[in-house]
Amino acid sequence: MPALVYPELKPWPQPPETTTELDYAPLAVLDFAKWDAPGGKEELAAQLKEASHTMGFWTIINPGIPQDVLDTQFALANTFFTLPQEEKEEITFIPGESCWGYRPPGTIKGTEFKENLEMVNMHKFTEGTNYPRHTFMKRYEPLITSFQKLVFEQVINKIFVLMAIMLELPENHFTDMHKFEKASDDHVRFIKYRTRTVEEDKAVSDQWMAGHTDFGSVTLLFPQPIAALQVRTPEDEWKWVRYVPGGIVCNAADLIALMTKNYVKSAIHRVMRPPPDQANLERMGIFFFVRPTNDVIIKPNFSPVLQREGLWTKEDEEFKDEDAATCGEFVIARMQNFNPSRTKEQRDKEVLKVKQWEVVNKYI
Ligand SMILES: O=C(O)CCC(=O)C(=O)O
Ligand SMILES: [Fe+2]
Repeated sequence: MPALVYPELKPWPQPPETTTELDYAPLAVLDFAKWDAPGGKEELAAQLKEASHTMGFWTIINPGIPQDVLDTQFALANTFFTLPQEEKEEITFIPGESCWGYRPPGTIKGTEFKENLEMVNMHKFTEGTNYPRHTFMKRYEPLITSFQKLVFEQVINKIFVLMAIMLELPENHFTDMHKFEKASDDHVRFIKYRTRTVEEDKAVSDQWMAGHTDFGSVTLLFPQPIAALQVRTPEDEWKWVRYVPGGIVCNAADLIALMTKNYVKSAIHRVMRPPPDQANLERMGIFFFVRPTNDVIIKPNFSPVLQREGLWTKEDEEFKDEDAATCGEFVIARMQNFNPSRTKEQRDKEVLKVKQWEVVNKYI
């Protein structure tokens, strides 16, 4: 590993891959090294079309993010989580009220057990955004911003170009809605999962994070080798997500599903106790949650593909922008509705209404 530019950051050594045979989901692997080759983008778009329409999950290899850049972000996460508790709690969020800053382990719904995860959500550092930030994060602002920008250029923009190609739309269709420089709720999350004993995990059915969909457009999960993430397949089975060295796991989320009439699937996923050879290792996750800019109107987006598939209706044609929620309104409503203290029964009965949209919670 090359020397860290910030020597005071504590490196996060990545453990070996599991050798346990797991029932893996058949995820497409998109090789971004093909991007500039003749026909490369078209080939990748065809892969993404199939993957996003079926599993809602795929993996990108050769994403153009140097390993030492990733190592530094993992070291930043590790250093943050080893701060004294009062420094971590400088900016703390309460689910349902806001989502910026640190969240200590909560209590698992319906039980007296504590979660084994703590997280911190860092809004992108752009002009005009004024969310509270940890003193610690402010110190590393150039490091955080340069990483987020690089990921935006190398990976996020390209995913949206491919989505446009696969839906037979102009290449800038989705990139115009997702701009790093413009106000939106794009954010990076660090999660540290602590180990639990077999008995402790048994009491919570081995679950570390309940099944859910993500709220935004797409989510990126940066490479880390501890198997724990599972995806709900179209056949309604849980399958493990395979670690691919250097590969970024991506999932489509609710807003892109709404805009594409569910052609792109917002996949349900959850986090479980890792296999025995990794269950005694702490797991560090780094995620990029991508959302449209706040001014984007959340509405069905016409596409010849949706039309051919019979998904495009008269109501979609007559959709009135003035009746529709913007992404900013949508995200606030969704975040305030996310109250993990409610029971599953309470949540299941509830449908969140945001102007014309009815959002059915899919927490399982
Ligand atoms: O830890 C993981 O792999 C997934 C976390 C996740 O799904 C989330 O934070 O929304
Ligand atoms: Fe998630």
